[in-house]
Amino acid sequence: MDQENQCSGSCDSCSSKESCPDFPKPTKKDVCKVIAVGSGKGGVGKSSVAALLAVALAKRGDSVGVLDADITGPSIPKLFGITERPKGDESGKIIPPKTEKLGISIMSMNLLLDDPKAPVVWRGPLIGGVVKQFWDDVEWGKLDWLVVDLPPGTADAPLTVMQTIALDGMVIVTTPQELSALIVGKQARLAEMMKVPILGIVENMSYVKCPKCGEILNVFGPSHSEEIEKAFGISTIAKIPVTDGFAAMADDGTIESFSDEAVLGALVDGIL
Ligand SMILES: Nc1ncnc2c1ncn2[C@@H]1O[C@H](COP(=O)(O)OP(=O)(O)OP(=O)(O)O)[C@@H](O)[C@H]1O
Repeated sequence: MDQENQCSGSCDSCSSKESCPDFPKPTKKDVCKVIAVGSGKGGVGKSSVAALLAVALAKRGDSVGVLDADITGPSIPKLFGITERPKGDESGKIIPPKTEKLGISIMSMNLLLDDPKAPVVWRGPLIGGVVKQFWDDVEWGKLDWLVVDLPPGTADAPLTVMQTIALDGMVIVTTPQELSALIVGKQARLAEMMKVPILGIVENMSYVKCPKCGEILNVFGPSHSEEIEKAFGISTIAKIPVTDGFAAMADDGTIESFSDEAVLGALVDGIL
């Protein structure tokens, strides 16, 4: 429906207010900024970048939470090595577990499943319901930042999340071979439709640095970041190299040990 053309100006009586970008979403007085991390396509490292952004912010002493809104493909708990189930308090609120090292609060569908390896085969409305619960019913406490790991793509699932949570900004993750104008353009259009400011692009797996001679190898092709900046006015926040030991860190749940301070610093600077 073309909401803009049919808008009577009265939200109270409107049956499509929940999906309308102009309808104010609930804000949380205790959560200062909510930043979404999205990607036009799966497998580009979106969850890894969301986790690194949370690590970078927590390392500067900020209080941080991660809401894993990738309901059907949740990978945030694994990256942080969290298996503990969230607890409930006496008022019925859900208390998210915190990471051991930096005390980052984590909420994910994977922490609620009896079998975390079982697939979640849900459609939009159910996914929307869970995300709403993660937003409304989780006692996040006082947070400087809530990082939201969006579902990949530009279809129903990320749209549902963006309709449910009041986002202050979005970071787009891509890789050199995925960084086509088409994919970034779609993501930019989605953010624009939902009136969410785009903070910038993170080009993941951008290059490989030879550990012996330091030569930079563009194994996934040349960067397209300048082209994207010209076409859409979206700047590149950080270029993250293919990092030796990254998969092991993700498998062991030790992403908090990521120590490339240049990358962490660039991620923080990009959203401040
Ligand atoms: N910079 C990097 N260097 C090396 N490996 C990486 C890097 N970034 C991500 N990876 C690896 O790439 C794989 C995909 O990463 P990740 O799960 O974060 O992607 P995703 O975009 O969130 O995927 P999905 O769309 O399935 O949720 C993982 O095995 C991860 O460890």
